[in-house]
Amino acid sequence: MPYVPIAQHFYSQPDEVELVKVKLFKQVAYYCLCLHLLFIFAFWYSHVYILSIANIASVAAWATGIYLLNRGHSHLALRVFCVEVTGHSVLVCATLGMDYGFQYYLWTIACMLLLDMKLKLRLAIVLSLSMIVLFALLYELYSTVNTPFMLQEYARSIHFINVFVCGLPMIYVIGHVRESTFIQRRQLAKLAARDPLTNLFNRRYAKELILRAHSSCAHNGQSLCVVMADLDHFKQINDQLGHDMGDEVLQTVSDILREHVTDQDIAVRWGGEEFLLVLVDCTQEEALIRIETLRQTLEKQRFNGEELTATMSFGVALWHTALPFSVTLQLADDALYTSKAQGRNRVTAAHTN
Ligand SMILES: Nc1nc2c(ncn2[C@@H]2O[C@H](COP(=O)(O)OP(=O)(O)OP(=O)(O)O)[C@@H](O)[C@H]2O)c(=O)[nH]1
Repeated sequence: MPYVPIAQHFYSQPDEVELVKVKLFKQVAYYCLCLHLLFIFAFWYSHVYILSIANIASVAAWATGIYLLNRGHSHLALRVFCVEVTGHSVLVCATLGMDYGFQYYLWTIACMLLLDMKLKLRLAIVLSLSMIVLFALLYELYSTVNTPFMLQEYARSIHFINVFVCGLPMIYVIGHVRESTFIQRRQLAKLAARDPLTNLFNRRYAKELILRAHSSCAHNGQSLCVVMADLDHFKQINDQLGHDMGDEVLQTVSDILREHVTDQDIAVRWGGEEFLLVLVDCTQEEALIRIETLRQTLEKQRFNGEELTATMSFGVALWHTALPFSVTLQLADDALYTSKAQGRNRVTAAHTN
């Protein structure tokens, strides 16, 4: 399947990997342009005029590629590079033979071709393989070519340098693309798991975590508590001080929630101003003490300078391992409702027996 960018709007930026790839191609293109400039003089000095002229064409090709990269046509640029490298390798091998290692550039371009996301994978593989076949064919065709050449005595050194010069961009580009893929994968995993405003787990992702925590606790004979928490009169904060202040309150409250849970516990933004905590290896008595401490901390917190306070109501239910999550959640929710009904800013234990 050809690569389809995730961001599809007209004004969307290309994704991170694509941006890194274009940046790397540009660096490699400048590197190759300089290299070919050098070759113009090296071959002219060695009286191999045909190769000197060919290198002028190569410089033009790399400059065209850079222009295309700057205009956002990375796939076209890659194709120009591909034609240049193929033509150039064949021409140099046909002129000087195989001793100088100019055939190795075909390996580099074979790898780069696989990064042309506009090509279907199958076609990219076929083209890459063709480069490798061509590489082998060059040995069949030009192994016997032995044109006298001023730099002939340096053949081994030139061969070594060419191997190195070909390998360098290959390792550099693939290494960087690999790194940016990892970074993007981490970012995507975070986006899939976290609520962007509060950085707490989102509801969808948390459900998986909760079920795993439940079966682990059931297996280890540990108790588990479910806590529903809801900000009190949050609508008034939004209405009186604006949505941005509301968001700030949500963020600070989330920070406080995070500070009051362990690494094993699960803190979730369950809905707008509603949060869920799953306290692992925690009895209902312990949960009530911990949540009461949390409630008091929040009560003391000041927002909007010193002007604003925010409180929360809580419902705490012990999760009997035989019960499904939905039942325990309902119990915690009922207890939360009781907290609200009794005047808010309080913690209520669910009756689970
Ligand atoms: N700023 C902000 N507000 C939100 C967000 N999500 C939900 N809200 C607001 O949260 C408010 C919830 O209001 P209600 O459900 O009436 O609850 P409440 O005012 O907290 O009242 P009680 O729960 O009964 O104490 C609504 O005004 C929503 O617009 C958000 O991400 N940011």
